[in-house]
Amino acid sequence: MSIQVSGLYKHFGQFTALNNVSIEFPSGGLVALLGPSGCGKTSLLRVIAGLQRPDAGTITIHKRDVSGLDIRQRQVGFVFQHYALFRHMTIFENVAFGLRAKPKATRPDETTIRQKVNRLLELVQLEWLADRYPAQLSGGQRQRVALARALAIEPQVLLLDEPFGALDAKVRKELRRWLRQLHDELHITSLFVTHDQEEALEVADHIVVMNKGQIEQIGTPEEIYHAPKTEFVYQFVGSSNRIYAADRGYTFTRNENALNKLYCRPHDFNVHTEPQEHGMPVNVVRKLPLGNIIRLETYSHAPQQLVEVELASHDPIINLIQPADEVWLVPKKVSQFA
Ligand SMILES: Nc1ncnc2c1ncn2[C@@H]1O[C@H](COP(=O)(O)OP(=O)(O)OP(=O)(O)O)[C@@H](O)[C@H]1O
Repeated sequence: MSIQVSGLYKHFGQFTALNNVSIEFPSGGLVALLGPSGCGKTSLLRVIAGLQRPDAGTITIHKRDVSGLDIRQRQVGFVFQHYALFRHMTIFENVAFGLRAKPKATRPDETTIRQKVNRLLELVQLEWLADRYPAQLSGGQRQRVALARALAIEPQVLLLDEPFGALDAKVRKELRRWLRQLHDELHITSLFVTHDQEEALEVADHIVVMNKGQIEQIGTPEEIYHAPKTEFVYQFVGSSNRIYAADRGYTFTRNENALNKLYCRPHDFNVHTEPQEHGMPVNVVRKLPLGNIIRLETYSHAPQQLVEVELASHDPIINLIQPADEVWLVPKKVSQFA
């Protein structure tokens, strides 16, 4: 079921949260809405869900204009950051809730509800917890129940708002992998909001990068990372250093308006311990071992500006570099934006 939004505007007083957003989300995809805090990700998701009315624009779910419909009629499954499970109901009853709440004419009978809920609990691997209450579950387990509950109504689309935001790093990682697998099994068109670039790159098959209520770029994780179309996308997804082309090689400057502004990723420098004709001299301040990479925090001379450099931890040059040393950086690859 593809989702198409066209000419969406959403204002809060003077503030424009969505500024003429038009986009089509592919059928069966798992798409991440990525962007900094306040860029409008949640607003877009809520407008698609029918939880919020746009000031202008249309929303079509599988060729059906749902703009005037309320959330129930849109058949969307919604999962929030804070698992809003019913505390007084067992896990089984939480998942069954959406089915029991259906109008009588479309409500399944009790046997069908039981079968369906058991199947969903199996899918999220929690059937053994069916009789417990939410308070007796871990955060990750509760979030899986929230997902099973959203899936119970057989949604046309699944919308997830920072679904793993409240969980610790390890559980988040597990659940990401698990969401990807679940999606590969069910193929429900799914959108999830995240401000975590790693999460978007790891889980999504397409990423929509948003900034100030508008869409900056849509693409596969590879396209977003390796072929960013704007300066904003380059800086937001992945680490970057800003450098400037000088007459001879490159240099650093604080001048925001300098011409020939370029960007270089930390792993895209060659590091030399001897002066290089087109190299930039910097001083090493720190050498941080980060597993399979070593990060060098270095500072350019004048003006002083932090430049991050990453080398493979097995690179032999590592042993020749100590804090306070002067080294010369030669960019291997730079990016420039109009
Ligand atoms: N009900 C509201 N009343 C007033 N302003 C709002 C309301 N909801 C959202 N906003 C504003 O609209 C902007 C976009 O909010 P939104 O929640 O869509 O951002 P977001 O990208 O999801 O951010 P975050 O990652 O912090 O959740 C923000 O600046 C926010 O302050």
